[in-house]
Amino acid sequence: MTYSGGDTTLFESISNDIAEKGYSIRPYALPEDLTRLLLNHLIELPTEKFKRAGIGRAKDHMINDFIRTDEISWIARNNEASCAWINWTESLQAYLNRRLFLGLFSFESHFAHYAKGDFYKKHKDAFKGEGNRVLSVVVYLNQHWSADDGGELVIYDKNSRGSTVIDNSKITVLPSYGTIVVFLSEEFPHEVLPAKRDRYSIAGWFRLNNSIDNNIDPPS
Ligand SMILES: O=C(O)CCC(=O)C(=O)O
Ligand SMILES: [Fe+2]
Repeated sequence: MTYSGGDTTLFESISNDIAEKGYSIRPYALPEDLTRLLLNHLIELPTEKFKRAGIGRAKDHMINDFIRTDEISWIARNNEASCAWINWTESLQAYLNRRLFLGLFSFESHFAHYAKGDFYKKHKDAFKGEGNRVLSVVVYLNQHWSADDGGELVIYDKNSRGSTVIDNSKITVLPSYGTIVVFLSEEFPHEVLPAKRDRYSIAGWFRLNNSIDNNIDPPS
């Protein structure tokens, strides 16, 4: 599956949103064939492929039941659905680099499963100055999600003002089938409210090439 031309309008909308406000929420926007392929793949994934998600990286990695309780499975190019997904993210990356000069260099992503009661408390995906994750992407694979099912993504936008109503700075997203959320990783704290039924998603991050710090040439 390739996405050479068909997604240009979508990529343009995402790009404009990012330039304007730093995030983009596009309900039901992931191409239907790709969404279905990913959901079918996810349903067939044996449960042992999913591991409790941790917080922090490498040696600081730990599991913390107070912060997040979901299970994840990292995505690699080893099946049709994952290849189609990575191809799509590569097209998005190329588009955003062309339009916004973001210098996105690499991408990593995982499937996530939040069982009933699972959550991910308020956090940021990256911290300023660490030069790691630049742009977060989340897509949802849940058919017929309703407001009663919980599991909303809440994004905190410190820049949204114009009212004294405190809730104005919160953006709530239902994890509905094919909905795409993209945001600048360092800018937006966010959380996943407890899901009341199984909730499936993909979360991914575009990174900069920080090989200058490490004195390593980028892989060719
Ligand atoms: O699933 C979501 O809505 C967001 C997940 C998330 O914030 C993360 O995995 O870092
Ligand atoms: Fe996150």
